[in-house]
Amino acid sequence: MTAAHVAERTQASTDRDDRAIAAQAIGLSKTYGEGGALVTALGDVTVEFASGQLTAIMGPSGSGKSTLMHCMAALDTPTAGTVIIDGTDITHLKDKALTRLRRDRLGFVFQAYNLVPTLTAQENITLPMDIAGRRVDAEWFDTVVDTLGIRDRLAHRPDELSGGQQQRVACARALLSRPAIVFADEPTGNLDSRASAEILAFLRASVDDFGQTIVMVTHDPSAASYADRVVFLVDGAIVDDIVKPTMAVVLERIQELDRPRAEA
Ligand SMILES: Nc1ncnc2c1ncn2[C@@H]1O[C@H](COP(=O)(O)OP(=O)(O)OP(=O)(O)O)[C@@H](O)[C@H]1O
Repeated sequence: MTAAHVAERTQASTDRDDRAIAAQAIGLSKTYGEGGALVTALGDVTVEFASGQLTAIMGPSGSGKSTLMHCMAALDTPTAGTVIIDGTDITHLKDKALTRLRRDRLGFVFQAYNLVPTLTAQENITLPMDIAGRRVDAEWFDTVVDTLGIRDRLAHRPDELSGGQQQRVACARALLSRPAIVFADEPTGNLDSRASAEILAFLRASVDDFGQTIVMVTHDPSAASYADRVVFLVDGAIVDDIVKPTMAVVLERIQELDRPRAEA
């Protein structure tokens, strides 16, 4: 590890001490199968995600990024350990309470957009709040829609929108309820570089301008460079943590982490 890495880590701890914690994993493990077929997707991971920050999770394929995000977003159940979301220990919540927590306090953006094909963009954006029986704040709706530049697309169905436009609709849907955390799983994985840059600029702005907390899994060093902090996973364990990442630093680190596999 270089002196710069040490300085960055020290800065990371200092920054995090000043901030509220939006989500926390303590001793989180997830295994699949048993005996000779046992796979440890996550092994005793302890990590905190600060409020009002964009945190990226990176690592080689199969390193446990999706598993960590899914366990922290109450989409999957860990084998051991504790997850605290917005002050609530979700580990022992029953299904109904977990569904409510996901609906009321979390937002999701997926690589494949996951819009309902039969609904218009506007109906997709308000769907989670409509299902929850919550009133949509019209002023906030306008702010989100205008920031994303999708006002003239609100009456269109997903198959009438480009990939970038569909992902902007998905971002609006995620932000409309002002969730405690937005979890984004490869949000730019299906997009070209221009549409990716637009989505990432929006995620960045929603943190800077609206104080949104975002945790994003990505393979892309350029996407990670929009984050306040990058956490690196290898074989189900956190191996590095970089604040204010540049694309060059992230690229170098990812290449280092991939090297043992390439050599093997
Ligand atoms: N349902 C499952 N059954 C068995 N093994 C699984 C299952 N889901 C994930 N795994 C294994 O757990 C490990 C971590 O998977 P995970 O999908 O979290 O990795 P990832 O870092 O998100 O990978 P990628 O970048 O390729 O999406 C991998 O070895 C994977 O094969």
